[in-house]
Amino acid sequence: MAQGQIRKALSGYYYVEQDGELIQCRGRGVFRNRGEAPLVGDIVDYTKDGESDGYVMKIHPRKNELVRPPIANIDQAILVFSVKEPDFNTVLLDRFLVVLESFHIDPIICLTKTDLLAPGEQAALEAYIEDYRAIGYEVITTYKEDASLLERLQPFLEEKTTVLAGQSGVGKSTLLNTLLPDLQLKTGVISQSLGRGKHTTRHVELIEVCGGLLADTPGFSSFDFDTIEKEELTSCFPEFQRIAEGCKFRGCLHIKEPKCAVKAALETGEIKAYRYEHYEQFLQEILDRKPRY
Ligand SMILES: Nc1nc2c(ncn2[C@@H]2O[C@H](COP(=O)(O)OP(=O)(O)OP(=O)(O)O)[C@@H](O)[C@H]2O)c(=O)[nH]1
Ligand SMILES: [Zn+2]
Repeated sequence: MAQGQIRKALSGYYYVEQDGELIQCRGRGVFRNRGEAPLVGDIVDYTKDGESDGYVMKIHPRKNELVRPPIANIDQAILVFSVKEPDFNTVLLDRFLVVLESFHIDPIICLTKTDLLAPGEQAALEAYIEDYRAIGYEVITTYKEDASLLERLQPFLEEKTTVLAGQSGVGKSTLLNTLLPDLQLKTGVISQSLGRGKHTTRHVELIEVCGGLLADTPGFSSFDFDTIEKEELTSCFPEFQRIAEGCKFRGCLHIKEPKCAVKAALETGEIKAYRYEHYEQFLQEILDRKPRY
């Protein structure tokens, strides 16, 4: 049986890529019975029925899956944050980072609208960029119609499946248009002028760009910690994770426990105070969460 990846889902068909061509496949009924549905990004076994048609027979185990956009097996997310309009906000950034870490999706922080920064605001932003790079995150800056963006992103996109994420208005659609110029027609502004408005049900597609795949639909604007357990939160702060091995107690939450290496690193400044404050805040949210059963 042939194996391929679903690149697009539309009107009950799954388009499985094979040697640069898309095979239009139906899902088998068994999926529905099992409450299982193929997703864009799935690696599947399929059988051909004719030249360009076929059936999806089996879904391979997923590395992860997102609800919005509905995609499986995502390697990384370009986390889009504007430096202005809306203002750069590290609490929100850390929320997104934590959720991405919990899904095992590598974040690339992309700071947009740098053209709106006043000269006096540059230094503060630079300091944050340095902090996040020191943690190990890639940070790139950009602005509308940034001609060098694709070239700078190329090494990150190669051989990876990437989605764009970020809150409303930060410039995700603008960025997608820079990366995928052929998609111009699909931006919010233009689809509204065609009278389709916001409620158009978009299909999701993985598009080949720079030797990798990019989801043509931005998403992931939700940032609750519903699926994160308190013991897991440390591992969603990479700089804590490394240091926490030195904590006296296994399962140390780095709050009141004695001989806590994370608290010690906070004292020396190795861990940034604002990152620790966000950790405390998120931990509290998880502790306050109502039991689900
Ligand atoms: N000055 C400036 N404005 C920008 C830049 N990028 C985007 N914008 C503007 O910011 C606004 C929001 O941009 P979008 O690309 O629609 O943002 P989005 O993240 O897709 O927003 P949603 O569709 O609500 O999720 C638009 O008016 C853009 O023209 C930039 O680099 N500089
Ligand atoms: Zn600790």
